[in-house]
Amino acid sequence: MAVYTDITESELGAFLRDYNIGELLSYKGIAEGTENSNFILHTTGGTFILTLYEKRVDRDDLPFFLGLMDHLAQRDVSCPLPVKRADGEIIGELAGRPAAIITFLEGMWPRRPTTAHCREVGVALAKLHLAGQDFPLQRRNDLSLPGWQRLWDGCRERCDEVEHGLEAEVSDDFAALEAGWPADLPSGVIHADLFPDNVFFLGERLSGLIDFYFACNDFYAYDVATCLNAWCFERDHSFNITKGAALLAGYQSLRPLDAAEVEALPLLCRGSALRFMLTRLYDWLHGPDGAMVQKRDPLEYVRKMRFHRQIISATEYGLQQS
Ligand SMILES: Nc1ncnc2c1ncn2[C@@H]1O[C@H](COP(=O)(O)OP(=O)(O)OP(=O)(O)O)[C@@H](O)[C@H]1O
Ligand SMILES: N[C@@H](CCO)C(=O)O
Repeated sequence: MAVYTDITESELGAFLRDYNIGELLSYKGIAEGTENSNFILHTTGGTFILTLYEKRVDRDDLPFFLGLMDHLAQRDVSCPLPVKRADGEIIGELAGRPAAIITFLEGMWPRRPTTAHCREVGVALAKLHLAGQDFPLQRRNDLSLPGWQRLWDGCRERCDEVEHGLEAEVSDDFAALEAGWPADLPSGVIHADLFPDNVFFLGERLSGLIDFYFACNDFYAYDVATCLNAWCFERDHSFNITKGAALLAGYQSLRPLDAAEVEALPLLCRGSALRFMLTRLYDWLHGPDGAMVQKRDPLEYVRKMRFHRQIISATEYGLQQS
């Protein structure tokens, strides 16, 4: 479960004195999530999420993440709004960790995404990309090719423990991705982790996006690729082209992909699958620091890499070209 740092009621009470959100009524650790410690707070002012940022989040990145949520929320993207303290700051410190309070979003993440969910996610992703265009801060994507290489260096010796032959297979992927990765595509702020557990719905209506802690500047189409991977495969590992078509149509209803993005999509999907395979493989072999966090299966993403290797055209994902 993802509560790495415990807090006492008196620590929390003292922390909340810097905010104007009323008196604490109750608080509880949230089991979901893997990166940070999250708590749900009920105060006389409402319901909020308190996050204590753990080791894998760089403190210097917090103004980007929280500033971005603030920016997007003010541009009609449904995402949590960071709550300002009485002194105007949005980042404080609690139990020796950087900490922030954000507004609570209603809804549930879809355990079995439908075609309608996929379309809504496509629309929301395009909306996020457009709304982020005038966000003034920048953050490099440290989980792009050089970052993948670093993760791979920490795994490759032992990766055949997960599946025999994986070392050779993934080495070939690296060679193809390094040779073909686009140098220039339309870029800006991307979410970079828009999986079903980061998107809330009320029925089939999208009610909010959360977890901006991988957000960065990179190719917009790479974010589309991550969503195709995260939303459009079935439990039997087959790609559902109807869901792919819905997600892409939703996205293109607000931001049509240009010819270079369309051409690059298969390689971006393969790269994105490698990225999530590697973070999962790294955690599988090394274990996330000191917590009982459920490990995610790297082989799910090895299968996705295999699928993308044989794709020739983005129409195979359901893309309808205008
Ligand atoms: N604004 C919010 N409103 C309602 N619930 C939230 C909100 N933010 C977070 N949560 C809850 O907390 C859980 C963990 O949040 P989040 O995904 O941000 O954590 P994390 O530790 O960064 O995890 P990971 O990166 O592994 O997804 C979510 O699954 C959700 O249940
Ligand atoms: N969404 C990621 C984990 C959190 O970033 C995965 O499924 O591997």
